[in-house]
Amino acid sequence: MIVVLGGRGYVGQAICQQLQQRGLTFQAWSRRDCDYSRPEVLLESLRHSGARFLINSAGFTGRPNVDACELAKAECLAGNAVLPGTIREVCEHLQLPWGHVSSGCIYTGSGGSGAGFTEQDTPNFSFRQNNCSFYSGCKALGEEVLDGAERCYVWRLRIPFGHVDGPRNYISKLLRYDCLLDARNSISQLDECAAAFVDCWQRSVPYGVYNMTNPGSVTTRDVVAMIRRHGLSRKEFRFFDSDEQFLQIAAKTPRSNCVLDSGKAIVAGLQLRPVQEALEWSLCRWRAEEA
Ligand SMILES: NC(=O)C1=CN([C@@H]2O[C@H](COP(=O)(O)OP(=O)(O)OC[C@H]3O[C@@H](n4cnc5c(N)ncnc54)[C@H](OP(=O)(O)O)[C@@H]3O)[C@@H](O)[C@H]2O)C=CC1
Ligand SMILES: Cc1cn([C@H]2C[C@H](O)[C@@H](COP(=O)(O)OP(=O)(O)O[C@H]3O[C@@H](C)C(=O)[C@@H](O)[C@H]3O)O2)c(=O)[nH]c1=O
Repeated sequence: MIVVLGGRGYVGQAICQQLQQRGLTFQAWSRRDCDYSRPEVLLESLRHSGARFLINSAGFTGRPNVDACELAKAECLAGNAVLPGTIREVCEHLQLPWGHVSSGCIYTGSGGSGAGFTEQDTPNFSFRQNNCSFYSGCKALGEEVLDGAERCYVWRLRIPFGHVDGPRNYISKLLRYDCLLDARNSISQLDECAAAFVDCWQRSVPYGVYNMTNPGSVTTRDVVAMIRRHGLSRKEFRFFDSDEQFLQIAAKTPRSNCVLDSGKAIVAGLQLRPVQEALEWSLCRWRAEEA
């Protein structure tokens, strides 16, 4: 049996769908039913659950976006930095293997070589550098808390997208924002990542940190060109002149724009298609939200 914490969230639902498709037994836990943020509750609940693996897809992301974390700092810290430590403590006590959904938004730039940050690189968009959003700072802290954790995967997802329109989907966001920030990013096809998380467990991939972005990177303008080519929108997309203008007009806190190297995941046999291919696949099957 596999336990999915935060299984009713955006990422958690994609993971549960994967588990269901594979016929694996699982339970999606919500704090409403079992307050897993309390170590004693989590410990007792896991003891009686028969869990063989745990996936932590709980965290605090802010709505509609990470700007909201600037106004909910205690919750952001609790969900993204304290909670992973609680889960680590309990899982290590029970010797239970587990995986944690982290974020690649703890980096900025393309890395020293320009080919993207690897798992060896220290996060450079964090409280330690004092250059980050509160959300990214908390995610980087969460990874520090998990440093050296036993039987633990840390999966770095980034700017998820997929074929189903919705407020959390990057493609939908680009369709809906009035004005866009042009930046180069590595991004994650959500269903492929959810499948890769489950593959880690099913195929006994070595524990550790994995950049779970589709290989390569794209600029916002690349994605907009693809959106137009697939006929999702005919509008003239507008772009901010600079990061400064984006921050003045549309955002309360800086965003991480970065390229990640997902070579470690690929070498481990995880199936992540090149980013252009994954985008084409999602755009070909686009399911627009009903008006
Ligand atoms: N969406 C994105 O763009 C990305 C998300 N991630 C990471 O994936 C994880 C899930 O994100 P996503 O599914 O989008 O978020 P959602 O808000 O959709 O779901 C997260 C779930 O986590 C639980 N949760 C929320 N706040 C707290 C808290 N303070 N303490 C404990 N649990 C909390 C809630 O579940 P309940 O109350 O039911 O228990 C909530 O439904 C997060 O850790 C996020 O950082 C990483 C990269 C990109
Ligand atoms: C607000 C805004 C954002 N953008 C850009 C910035 C960025 O490249 C992209 C998404 O920005 P948003 O502010 O919507 O999303 P944001 O909350 O920054 O998204 C992040 O959420 C957390 C949970 C993560 O872990 C990240 O990986 C990432 O997905 O859209 C615009 O182009 N125009 C806008 O008006």
